Amino acid sequence: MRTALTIAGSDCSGGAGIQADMKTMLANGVYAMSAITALTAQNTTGVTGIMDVTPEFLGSQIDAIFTDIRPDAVKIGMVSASPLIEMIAGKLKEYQAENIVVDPVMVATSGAKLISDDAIETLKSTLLPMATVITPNIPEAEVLFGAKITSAKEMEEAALMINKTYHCAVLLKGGHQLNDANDLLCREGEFKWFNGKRIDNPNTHGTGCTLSSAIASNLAKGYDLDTAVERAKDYISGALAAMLDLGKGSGPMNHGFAVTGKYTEMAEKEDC
Ligand SMILES: Nc1ncnc2c1ncn2[C@@H]1O[C@H](COP(=O)(O)OP(=O)(O)OP(=O)(O)O)[C@@H](O)[C@H]1O
Ligand SMILES: Cc1ncc(CO)c(N)n1
Repeated sequence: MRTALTIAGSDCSGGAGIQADMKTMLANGVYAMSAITALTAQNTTGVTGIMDVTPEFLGSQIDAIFTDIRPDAVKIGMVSASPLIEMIAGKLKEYQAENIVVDPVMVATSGAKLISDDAIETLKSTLLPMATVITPNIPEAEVLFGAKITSAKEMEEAALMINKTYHCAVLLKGGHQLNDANDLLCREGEFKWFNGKRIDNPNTHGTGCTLSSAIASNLAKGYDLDTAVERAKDYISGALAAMLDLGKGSGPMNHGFAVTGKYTEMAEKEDC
């Protein structure tokens, strides 16, 4: 079985972060592992607390993983502080990690800031250049681009600049800010649009985490980047279309919509 690692924060409410990543990896048929960067106290209405792990302990988790079960792909999500980012970059270099997907998480769907300003600079100088692909949404891409993005044409300008500056492929997500479900991939100066069908669902907590983990899972399985993005878009569309409705705010998706078998069938029959 192919393997994938998520290096990210925990979302105790289960819709984003490590929890969303591991559900996504399971549903996409890879063995999921995690190195936790921070605990968050959050739910569908907001984030009430963040507790970072120490860089040393994050390093120990990554060592434990790479010295035993080597991941075929690595997804990086919320990392709020520079020393943690430096630790990740050092370890991924040491172990010559492959298929690195960086979701440059800056703000939660609920509006909470999940990264410090100096950490954004460290992210730019260390992790982005190591990535196979990065997956910013519009506000995150604006920070990397240094200007507002208000149209499909400006998405192309921003993606090209980010691709050239950080020497990594960029999947710029139109997402819930612009362009509905249309995302733009820019690799080596070439554009490819992935036009998704917008699903009318207000419950989008964890969409970014889920998409990047689905891309990492498909890279782990050996698909090329275009195919991995295509398959990941298909997965997230299914998870949104399942119309799970939980919590008082922007709720989580049904990551298990396509998981079938004896145990899910039993739960469906019992309507639980
Ligand atoms: N309503 C929708 N219908 C279909 N696809 C969607 C919808 N909303 C988002 N997506 C898709 O979900 C993926 C994640 O994009 P999005 O912009 O929501 O991420 P994000 O803002 O980083 O998420 P998060 O809120 O978790 O940080 C993209 O492929 C986007 O096109
Ligand atoms: C832990 C965590 N990572 C990422 C996000 C962004 O959705 C979130 N809300 N929480």
